[in-house]
Amino acid sequence: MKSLFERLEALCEGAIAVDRDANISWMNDKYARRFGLASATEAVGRPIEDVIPGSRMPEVVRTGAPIVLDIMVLAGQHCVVTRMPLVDEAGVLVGAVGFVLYDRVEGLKPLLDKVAQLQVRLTAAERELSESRRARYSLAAFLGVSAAAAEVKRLARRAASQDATVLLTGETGTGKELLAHAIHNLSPRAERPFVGVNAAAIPEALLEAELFGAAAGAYTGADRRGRDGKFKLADGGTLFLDEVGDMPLPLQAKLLRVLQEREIEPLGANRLLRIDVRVIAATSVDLAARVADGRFRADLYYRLNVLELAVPPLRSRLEDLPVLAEHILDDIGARTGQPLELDDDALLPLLRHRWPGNVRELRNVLERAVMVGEGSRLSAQQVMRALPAGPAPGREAEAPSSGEVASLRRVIADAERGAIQAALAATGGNKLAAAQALGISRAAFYQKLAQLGLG
Ligand SMILES: Nc1ncnc2c1ncn2[C@@H]1O[C@H](COP(=O)(O)OP(=O)(O)OP(=O)(O)O)[C@@H](O)[C@H]1O
Repeated sequence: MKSLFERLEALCEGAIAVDRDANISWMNDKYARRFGLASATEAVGRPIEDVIPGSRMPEVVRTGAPIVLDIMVLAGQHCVVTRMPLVDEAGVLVGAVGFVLYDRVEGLKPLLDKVAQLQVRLTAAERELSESRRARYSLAAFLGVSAAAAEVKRLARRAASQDATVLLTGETGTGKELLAHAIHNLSPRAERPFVGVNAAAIPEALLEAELFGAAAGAYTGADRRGRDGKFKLADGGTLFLDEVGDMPLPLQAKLLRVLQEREIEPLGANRLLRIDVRVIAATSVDLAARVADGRFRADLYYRLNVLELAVPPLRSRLEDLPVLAEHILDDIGARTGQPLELDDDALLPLLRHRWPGNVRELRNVLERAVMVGEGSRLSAQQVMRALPAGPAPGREAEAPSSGEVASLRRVIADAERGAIQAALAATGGNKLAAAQALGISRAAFYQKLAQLGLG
């Protein structure tokens, strides 16, 4: 046996033995030198993980089961390892022995190459995944020169400096998701994951596992092995719960518990996991109305609504439209390789539209206008053809415009009305503060209110 052991040791690049507590009891010098030790005696008596971090020898002495063939990376090099438990004559486990082969793995080379390739691909996939979990937008991406846009940004900055739950409210396409990314990016959690989930887009039956995860065996089929939920994936970071108003009532109860207890229970797991997640929820439906008609839990509403950020619709901040249109055209131009501009009068039809789909709709309209035309200047005609057909909602009752001057006047009045309403909303109805935010005197402000019938 002794000579067999010596032959084996001579064949290997490394050989090591540990006692039942996984402390090194013997090591060959060749192996010790690989770990920067002058000789093996320096290693004897030390826990193996001190000398070989990540070693699986402790596992062998703990379980008594051999690891006959394993691949380990030592100093960037793959090698094959065999680990066997050692038992005494009475069958009692006394330690383990391991042999490491470096350059005698020719037969396994194709396999090791494959492992190395898979490792590279795995690292790349992991990097990609963690990039995708990073928030994409900063607050600078939220464009707007209006008082209302400035107020949104101020509130977003304030939300970023606190760790409380945020509720973003506003019509579809107003930039709620963009703001959620921006708040995360400005918050102390910026380096941690940003994970989004849209409660309206996921079938009810799957939403629970999607949010809280599922234990192995909780499901049949694809998820047999169990999986982490979005809460777990967002641990340490931010979870963006889009369209939270569409969450089914039973799940609302679960979500409330998670927000209160900071613990999740994966489906079928029977155990609780502590999590540290900041929730930013968004809704384009009126949550208070859903509470009133029993479709949304009042207690959850108050839990979510710690900091509310109401994002105004585009039609109430028409001053932002030119800058948004310019930015979107720059974007499309960069993609298509052609710089794009609006003709001076092409803004008019845009300012007159009601924008039920807000900034997202503006982008779609401009994309269409670019497609229907040629050249780098978009005419009013082109823009009108790209706008949805029919009278703009809410305008039917108004007198038809008699010409360009009349419509320009109305456009300006609309823009002013929108700006004033937004300023009043942003300042909680404080007229002096609203006038200051708009950069006009108090007298001019009152005059405008009277002129526009807002007084
Ligand atoms: N103020 C803004 N500045 C620049 N881009 C904006 C602004 N608001 C919205 N957008 C753009 O409009 C599109 C829609 O925005 P986003 O998805 O954030 O809206 P949302 O309110 O979350 O919509 P939904 O409720 O439908 O999910 C995105 O392309 C976004 O970048």
